[in-house]
Amino acid sequence: MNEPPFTLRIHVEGQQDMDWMVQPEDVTFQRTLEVISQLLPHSTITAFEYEDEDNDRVTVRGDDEMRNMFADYFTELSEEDRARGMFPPLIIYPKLGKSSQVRNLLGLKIKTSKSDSGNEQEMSTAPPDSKLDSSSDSNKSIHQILACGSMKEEDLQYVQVLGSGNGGQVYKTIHKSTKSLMALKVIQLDLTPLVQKQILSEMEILHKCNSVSIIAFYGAFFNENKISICTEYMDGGSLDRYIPVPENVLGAMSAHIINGLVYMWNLKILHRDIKPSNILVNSTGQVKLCDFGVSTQLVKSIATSFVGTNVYMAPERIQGEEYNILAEVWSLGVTLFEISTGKLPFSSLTANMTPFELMDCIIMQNPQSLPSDKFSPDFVHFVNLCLQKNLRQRISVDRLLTHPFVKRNEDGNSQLVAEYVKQTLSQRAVKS
Ligand SMILES: Nc1ncnc2c1ncn2[C@@H]1O[C@H](COP(=O)(O)OP(=O)(O)OP(=O)(O)O)[C@@H](O)[C@H]1O
Repeated sequence: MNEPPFTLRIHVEGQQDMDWMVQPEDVTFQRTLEVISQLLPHSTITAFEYEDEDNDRVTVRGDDEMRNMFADYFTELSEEDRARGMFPPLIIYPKLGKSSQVRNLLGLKIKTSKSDSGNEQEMSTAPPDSKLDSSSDSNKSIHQILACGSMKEEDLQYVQVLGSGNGGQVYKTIHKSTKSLMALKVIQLDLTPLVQKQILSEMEILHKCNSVSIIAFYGAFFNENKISICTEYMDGGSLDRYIPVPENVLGAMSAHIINGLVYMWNLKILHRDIKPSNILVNSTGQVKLCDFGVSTQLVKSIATSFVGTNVYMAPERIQGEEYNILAEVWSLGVTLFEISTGKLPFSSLTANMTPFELMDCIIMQNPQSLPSDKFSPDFVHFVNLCLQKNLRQRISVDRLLTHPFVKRNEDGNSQLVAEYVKQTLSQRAVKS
């Protein structure tokens, strides 16, 4: 079939949807049931349903029916969405099998245990732990806290400053009751309570993002004139501190970066600030994107306080055109160029340029290619395609996923990344 990856959205009545990025030709019916069982650990699931073009429910009980479901999905996609590489989530509805548990009319299990209030649904409203490779107890308890929506300053103990950026500081913290490490970004912003509320509500969507390539979001709160955003902690920090990264390692990292971006693009969420400092790594070889600009209001509030064109912005964005995925592809190209060479792809760029000169440089200049004597032809070609000023020539999401540089690295070799991160961290420790 060779169709691009897209999101399967698992919908269970009364629970938060779980999004799962799948590659249609790789995912099996059995694997899908396993993922569903993470959401419904106490139920026996043997089938699920989806809605066809007439909104009739069609049951899927095996691999053949699953292939038909994918075929239906791709047939129904509009040409426009396909051309833009936008794939809306395909919603599936697990069919709950019968068990000895007491059930209500909706087929949901009813608590019958001691602490029971009588008619409470047993299914938790906590966001599902869909980090497919992380089912630790600490993760579960973190999600339970989130379900209460009660992340507060007093829950966290500050350990150290991890870094600071435009307008904020990031701290390593310990979540007291679960003893989990978390990162807390604190930004000072003078906003009305109404705007604060709007920001928090816009950030809610992050609870629905479940991808191993996206930093987990644990919650956000305002305290006086500061917003605190609590996320997963990554012990390797951000990629700007690793520059230059050898091509083989960066190739493996790119698989995770692209996976994260495509996951969010499929949810119609744009990052808006792709750059090395927004890509985090850890010593288990995971690579994750952070700082998605999901809250328009927050992006606006930060932008009015800390103005700036940054060197990763696409020329068309600087010129005020509509911001879209292709602008993100450009930023990805600048990011990969910088991480691999330690330089930016604009020859006349200097550190002391005014914002106007910087804008002029990005708009007027043709970006350089990676040196062909230092990097593989595939990598040079891929970055060149990301850095096409002409939007028609810039690589589309479809072509991006099938490009030889991406294909060659698609397993994301976590072991290689882990070794590299650990080695770099220990070299840093020796130096300091
Ligand atoms: N979840 C995290 N885990 C570990 N380190 C982090 C985490 N989030 C951020 N950091 C570290 O904190 C630094 C500062 O992050 P911050 O997002 O404030 O700024 P930035 O991305 O460098 O710049 P800007 O504010 O322009 O986006 C990062 O460069 C990174 O090294």
